[in-house]
Amino acid sequence: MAADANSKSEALTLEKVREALIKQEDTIIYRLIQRANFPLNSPAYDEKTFPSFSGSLLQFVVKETEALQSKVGRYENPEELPFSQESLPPSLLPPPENPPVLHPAAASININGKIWDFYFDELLPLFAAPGDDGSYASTASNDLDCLQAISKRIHYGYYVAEVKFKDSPQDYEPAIRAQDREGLMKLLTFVDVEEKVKKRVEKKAMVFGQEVSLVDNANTKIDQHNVSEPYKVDPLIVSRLYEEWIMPLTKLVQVEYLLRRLD
Ligand SMILES: C=C(O[C@@H]1C=C(C(=O)O)C=C[C@H]1O)C(=O)O
Repeated sequence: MAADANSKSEALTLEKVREALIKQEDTIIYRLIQRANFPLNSPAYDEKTFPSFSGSLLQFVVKETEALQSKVGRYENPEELPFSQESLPPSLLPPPENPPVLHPAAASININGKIWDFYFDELLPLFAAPGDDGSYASTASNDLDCLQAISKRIHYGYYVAEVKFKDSPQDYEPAIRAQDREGLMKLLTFVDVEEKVKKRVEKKAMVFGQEVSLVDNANTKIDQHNVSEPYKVDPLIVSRLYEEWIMPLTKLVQVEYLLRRLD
């Protein structure tokens, strides 16, 4: 869990950070499945549909939910970043006792704007069916759940970068001093790990997204390319989400963090 990673500096290893990322895959996929229970429901995103809110219903849900979460300390975790543009109330809890693991530069890296844009502009239309069933409140809170899980996964790149740096500062320091983005990107990229991630999330989407039947052989042959495939979210969209957005943006967070690591 995030708070654990941030509290046990000595125990932070690449293996543990990767284990945390693997657990987060489950959360992301389940949240996509939840959102896919509803059609697109575009009035939730329209600033004019509900004059009682100053923006869209979605923006209202995001702002109010995050305000509550902020009061109970959610954003004290470095990898939890709010989406609301407005300032949020402070945490009512005492500050965390553990010494921070991350370089303070982490606090200046926030790519939630990019995450918001790809989620609504590109990803959502791929997995939410067209249509409107009027369930705008559920739709908006499911969107926020998806955004938060994806954002946490991507900003977990802080820990990945920190642990990679600590494991071999001699490799990273010259590229950091030269502010060499490309060099850093090469150093922190593991193509074999990325291939495994893509295959694993596709498989998880097949397993988690099946209709469970009590009748034997009811959904025996599962063919991912079959038109009438039974998955709740297309597994190929999940692997594409990782390939096109989650992994490149996690690496962007890592590069941005490393560029500032010696400041
Ligand atoms: C996260 C890591 O860094 C990079 C990004 C990956 C990802 O986002 O899953 C996977 C492999 C690396 O290319 C890692 O090494 O585990």
